Amino acid sequence: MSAIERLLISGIRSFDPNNRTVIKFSSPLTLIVGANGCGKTTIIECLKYATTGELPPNSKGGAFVNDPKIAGEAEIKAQVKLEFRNVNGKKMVCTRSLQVTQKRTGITMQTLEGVLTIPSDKNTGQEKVSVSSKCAELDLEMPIQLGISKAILENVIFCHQEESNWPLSEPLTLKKKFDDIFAATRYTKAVESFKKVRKEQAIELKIQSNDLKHFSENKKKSDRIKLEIEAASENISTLKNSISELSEKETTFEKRLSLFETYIEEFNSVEMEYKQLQHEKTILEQNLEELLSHIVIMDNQTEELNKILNEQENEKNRWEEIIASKNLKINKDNRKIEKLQLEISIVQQEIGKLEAQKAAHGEEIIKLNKLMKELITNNSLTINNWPNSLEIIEESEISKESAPEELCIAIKDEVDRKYKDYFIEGESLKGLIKSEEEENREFLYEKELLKSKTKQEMEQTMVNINKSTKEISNIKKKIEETKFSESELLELNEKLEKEMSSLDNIVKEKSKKNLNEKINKKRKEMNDIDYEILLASEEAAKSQRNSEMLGKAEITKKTLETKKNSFNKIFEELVTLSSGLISHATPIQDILQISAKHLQKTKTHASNAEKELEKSKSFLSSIETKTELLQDSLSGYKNEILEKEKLISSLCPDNQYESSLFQLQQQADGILEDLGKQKSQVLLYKTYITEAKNTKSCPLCIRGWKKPIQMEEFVAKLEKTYDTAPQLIRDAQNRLEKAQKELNDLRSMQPNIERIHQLTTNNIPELEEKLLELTKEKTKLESKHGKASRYSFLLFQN
Ligand SMILES: Nc1ncnc2c1ncn2[C@@H]1O[C@H](COP(=O)(O)OP(=O)(O)OP(=O)(O)O)[C@@H](O)[C@H]1O
Repeated sequence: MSAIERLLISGIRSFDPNNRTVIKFSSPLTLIVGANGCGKTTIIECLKYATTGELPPNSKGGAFVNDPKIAGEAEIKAQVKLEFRNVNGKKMVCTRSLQVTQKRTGITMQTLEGVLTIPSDKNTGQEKVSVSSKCAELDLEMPIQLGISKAILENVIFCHQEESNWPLSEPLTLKKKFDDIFAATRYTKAVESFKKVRKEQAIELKIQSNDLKHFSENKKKSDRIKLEIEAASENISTLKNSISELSEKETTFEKRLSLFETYIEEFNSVEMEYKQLQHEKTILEQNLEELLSHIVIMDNQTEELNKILNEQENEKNRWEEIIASKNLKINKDNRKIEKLQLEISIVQQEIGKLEAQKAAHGEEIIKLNKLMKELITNNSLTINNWPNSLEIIEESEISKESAPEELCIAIKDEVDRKYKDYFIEGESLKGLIKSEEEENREFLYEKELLKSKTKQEMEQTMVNINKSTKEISNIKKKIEETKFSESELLELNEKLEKEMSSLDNIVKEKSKKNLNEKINKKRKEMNDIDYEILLASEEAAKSQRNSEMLGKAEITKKTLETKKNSFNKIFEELVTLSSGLISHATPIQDILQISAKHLQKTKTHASNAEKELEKSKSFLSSIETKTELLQDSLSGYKNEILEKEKLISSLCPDNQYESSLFQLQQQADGILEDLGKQKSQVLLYKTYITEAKNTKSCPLCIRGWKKPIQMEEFVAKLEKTYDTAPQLIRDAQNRLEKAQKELNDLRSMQPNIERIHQLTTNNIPELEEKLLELTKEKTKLESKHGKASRYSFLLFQN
């Protein structure tokens, strides 16, 4: 239990700041007795201040410290020092220091320090320890060390006498005090936080229990899998063992099998040999039987037998000759067969070519159908008797067939009709433009006439002015020279006045001369602008010709508008000036009225012309589309030619297809001839060798040799040639095969050559012709556009 031991007070209220008053508290009870105002309450307040840090009510402005005014000091330092034992019985010292300063405006107070220390103890050897040196910490620390809450210290133990009636106050204040004393809010908060934590823990528990559930399931699963793995590994090891056993068995079986196979092969070969021998045996038996059947035991004389032998020899020779001739015939037939085979291959190539042409024709049909479809849709053609012409064309497109010929003719007629209509329209438009040009020319001519007339009148006026000036000078001379009577003088005066007034008029006329100059200047400007307008209109016409440069035309149109405005302005100025000059001569209003009428008329023509222009523009765009399509086809054809030429040049580098083909054919023919010769030579050599050996004479000249070695040399020579002949034949056959392969490869290019020929002689020229026609048509239309634009522009300008 905690206990207060000593209290030191210095400079608090009535306590002297220069002395330190120490109050020692006795146990179990200390009574403070004294007169009123001696300072009992101050001691309690000091205790309260030391333990809680709270100042008495209404003393925060410095009333708690000794008044500096009373002390006659500017500054007073006060201290409260409390020595006590904490709940553990440990001695502790709490020191709090204050300072008040007397200023002009009033007293200010400030806290100097607040320290809680454990004092040194010689008995225990305890050194001085500072527990806390901050006031806020000290305020919290003191109730803890004393083991009494701040509320009890404030409201119960060191309760101020002015506040000691709180148990009798309002229930709300009372509750507040009790809540403070018993720290109820803290418990409520604690309960709330417990609830919150409980809730969170419950959620966490739920999550953890769920996890646990999953973990236990997973654990079961993993145990099961482990068991399965163990069983599987056992199985694997058993299977491995059985596999190794089986592989051992397999090798043994394989060895036995290979042994059996060799046995079977041997058996088969022996069987084959046996069968062959059986077959040979039967053939030999048959031959023997045949020979035996043919053997006739002859009982003729030797001469007769010799004769028969000779006859037989002759017969044999005849047969050999026949055989040789037959062989030659066979060779010839073989060559014929080869030629026929070549012809067959040519025919096959022709078929291929025709098929390629058929495919190309099919493509052409598709393109034609497409063109017809575009023609109908783009130009909104209506074909008589073919209301569903588009569907028919679409169907034929799908089936890759050409549209019915009657429909094609109908479309062509319709296109021709449209073309004629356009042509007639163009012609009428031309006529219209011509007539309008003539009208314009007449209008300009009239204007020129008017201009020259005005000029003449002006010249006449000038002459009159000169004449009048001369007359004035003459009259002046006469006045100076002659003396007049009064009446004459009066007359002359009147005359003079008249002349003076006419002189004034003349002067006015002269000022008009300046106007003339201005008019001329304006006219010049007008002419310049006219020229500029002409240039710009030409530019606009050019721009209109090119549909891609419509933007430029728009800009030029704007420029023209500006020019037109300035032209109109100048024209108005001219009219104003002219009206002053030639008001008596030309009715300008009439001219303007005529011009307005003319303008209205020409505007109507212009709108018509613009409509026509729009129509022909759409036609022009369809022509452009056609042109693009045709150009695409043309470039497609050209690419095809390039590809095919590339293929041909890979086989025929000099691109001389016909001559290369001819040379290769000749080469193949030559090899074939050599081969035939070699084959027949082989047969002949064989015959010669046999004959030479049999007859011991040359088979060609039928002469015998003087020495047998000569015959042997001859036979050896023939045999050598005979032996090398098969190799030569094989070589020739290889060469022939190679040549024939090259020939066939080159012949396979024939369809390509034909296609190139067809493209260069028919398709491309046709397309180019069509393109030329379209270009001409386009140019015509463009020039028509240009004229129409120029015409409309001129109308607009007017
Ligand atoms: N700021 C101050 N400076 C100097 N003296 C002061 C100051 N404030 C109060 N005093 C004096 O301190 C005394 C107040 O003392 P305190 O009220 O503690 O006396 P008390 O013994 O409790 O009186 P009572 O028995 O009437 O309650 C008064 O004499 C008062 O004049």
